Amino acid sequence: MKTQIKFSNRTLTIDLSKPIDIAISLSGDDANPLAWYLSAPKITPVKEGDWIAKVSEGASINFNSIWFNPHAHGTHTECYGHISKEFYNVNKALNKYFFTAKLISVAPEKKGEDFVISKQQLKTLFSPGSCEALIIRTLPNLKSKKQKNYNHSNWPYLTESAATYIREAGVEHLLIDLPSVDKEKDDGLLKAHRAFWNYPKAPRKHATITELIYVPNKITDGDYLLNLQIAPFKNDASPSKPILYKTLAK
Ligand SMILES: N[C@@H](CC(=O)c1ccccc1NC=O)C(=O)O
Repeated sequence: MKTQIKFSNRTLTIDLSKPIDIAISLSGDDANPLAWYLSAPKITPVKEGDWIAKVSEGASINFNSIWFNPHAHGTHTECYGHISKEFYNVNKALNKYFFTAKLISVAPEKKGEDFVISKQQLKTLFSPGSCEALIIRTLPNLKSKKQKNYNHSNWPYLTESAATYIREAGVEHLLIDLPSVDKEKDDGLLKAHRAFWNYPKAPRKHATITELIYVPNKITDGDYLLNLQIAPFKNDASPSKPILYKTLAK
């Protein structure tokens, strides 16, 4: 099922029957990514006395309650409400769902004890004005990212100038396969988040950051159409399901 999309002076062709899911599914066990020192998510049947809401236990329905944290347990999209004094809701911030997107792969470079994604690296990989959404796949891209315990791992992060470059390049939606665009332990500085949202100077209220995605290795770098959907929680962040469609040459 192919369709053509007119975007400024270009016509993009996509095949809707070939979606590329870059979300990590969230399960009620240890088979999830884990960050921010929480325990694993739980998906458990409601219980009342001897009654267990599970068909295999004699109930007429399966009826589970879910406990999880969007930032800690899987693919999630957040708005500047993640770092603002005032409450701001990602379900309001994200009010369009299709974006031109560019997928890039980057091997973070060593900087002292850390590994960082620098402005210099990004400048060679995408140019300003080329996409509404930027998807960063960090290398190496091991499948174990889908179940990785990131606690105390000091994962790679974006430098402040890299995040500023992304903002100044006109990127409204940033997606990455790490638990945060910032350093794990940074004493609350969150420099890349602040630079990307331009917070507190002039917050970009519709800009979002999606973290803990996983882009399969067989997906090549290049141009895509992104469909970004979230669960409709009134919260700074929500679980999300980014889907890519390869844009085909006409
Ligand atoms: N790096 C911050 C902590 C932080 O960013 C954070 C802590 C708990 C839950 C989520 C966090 N950030 C998510 O983007 C710090 O070291 O203070």
